[in-house]
Amino acid sequence: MPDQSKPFLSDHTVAFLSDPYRFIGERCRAEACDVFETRLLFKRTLCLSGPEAAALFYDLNRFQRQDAAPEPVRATLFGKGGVQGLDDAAHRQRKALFMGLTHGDALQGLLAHAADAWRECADEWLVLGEELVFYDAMRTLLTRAACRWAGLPQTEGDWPERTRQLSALFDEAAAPGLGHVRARMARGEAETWLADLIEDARAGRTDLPEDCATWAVAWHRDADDALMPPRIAAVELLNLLRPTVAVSVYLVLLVHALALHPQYRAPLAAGDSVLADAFIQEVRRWYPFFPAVAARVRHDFLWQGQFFREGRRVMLDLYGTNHDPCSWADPEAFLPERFLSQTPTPFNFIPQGGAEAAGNHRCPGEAITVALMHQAMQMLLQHLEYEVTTQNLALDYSRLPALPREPLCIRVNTVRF
Ligand code: HEM
Repeated sequence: MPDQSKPFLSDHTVAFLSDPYRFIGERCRAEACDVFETRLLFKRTLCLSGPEAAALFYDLNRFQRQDAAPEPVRATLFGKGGVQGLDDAAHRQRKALFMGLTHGDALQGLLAHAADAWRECADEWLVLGEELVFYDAMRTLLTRAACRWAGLPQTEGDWPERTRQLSALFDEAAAPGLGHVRARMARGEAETWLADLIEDARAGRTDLPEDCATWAVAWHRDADDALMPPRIAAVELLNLLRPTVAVSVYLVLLVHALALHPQYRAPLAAGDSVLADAFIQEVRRWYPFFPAVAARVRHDFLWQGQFFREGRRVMLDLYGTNHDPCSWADPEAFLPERFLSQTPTPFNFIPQGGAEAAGNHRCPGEAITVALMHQAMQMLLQHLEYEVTTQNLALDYSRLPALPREPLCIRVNTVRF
């Protein structure tokens, strides 16, 4: 098969990191293509954007995930040895653990803990009577909910420390310099804490409830019928805790969208659940969060005139695909109504990955994410009276995850439960 790769390619890591959400999509649109090759972190990388490219990317015969994510991502955000880097039968078996812990009774259990945490925190906010940095407030609230749901023995005094640790894994993973070092350190500490706990659980040295997530992870058997090594079990437990706390980013973006589009507040406060669904989907489509996902080519092939060499890293642009003008009319406009008339496909609406979750790498936590966003909307519009006190709501697109440039603050005036 002819390799048409350019012999020399300059490195675009700086350009990518300065605009991680728009780097791939803008170049694809400028060159009217779905794929181009560049160099990122000094490695040749094929960048893909759009629904056809997403369908290709999720073809498990063409791509695999082992060693696909760059080391700095595995050392902070993902952890090493977790489900993200598995393929084939090993992946399917591990993924079944996550599917069981993110749907049905497990999901309802998490929502119940989150509802309790909202009530506790709302009372505290009212007593404090101060402006709240909403992101900080949501990270604390979701840390409480996630740790209690997982059955982790906690003392109340631990919340600030646990919030800091779990947040660093996603909030500082892509930060320059010291921030990234803090994320690596937080991962080391958190994995040690949870690996010890898993060992204790297996040896009968804890009184963990048998129906909690930590118990399920401790006793999960992989495709070879063996228990996971404690460190890997800790990575997987963090794969539940970390992203649950990261939903705080979407909750900030939800409040941001409500502030910028106040015309939706009255029908949403009145309980229009169809509009609530559409509004939440549009937040997930329109706002930047997870920019791209990575894989490696399994075997040489040619697609749209581009040679895909075995072993080469490939990145699929999530943000750009959610803004692709071929799939979305007026993609830069925030229009929840589009979801009332358009049913998204598994490849054109991919804020949490594409294809399907059980047999592929799509995020298993979408139901949790959407449910926590619905719950937050209900709390904010029906149980609290609040005002946004931040003046400048411009988003910082160079930050990962993207957030308002100035911290979004609210003042809670009334709480009704
Ligand atoms: C905060 C909002 C969330 C966002 C933006 C998000 C986004 C993503 C993305 C983009 C992927 C990669 C898909 C791929 O590789 O093709 C992913 C995978 C994953 N997510 Fe989420 N996620 C979120 C919430 C959650 C939640 C709440 C959980 C669990 C409680 C979760 C657990 C996972 C796991 C375990 C994977 C790896 C799946 C695999 O490789 O098979 N995520 N997520």
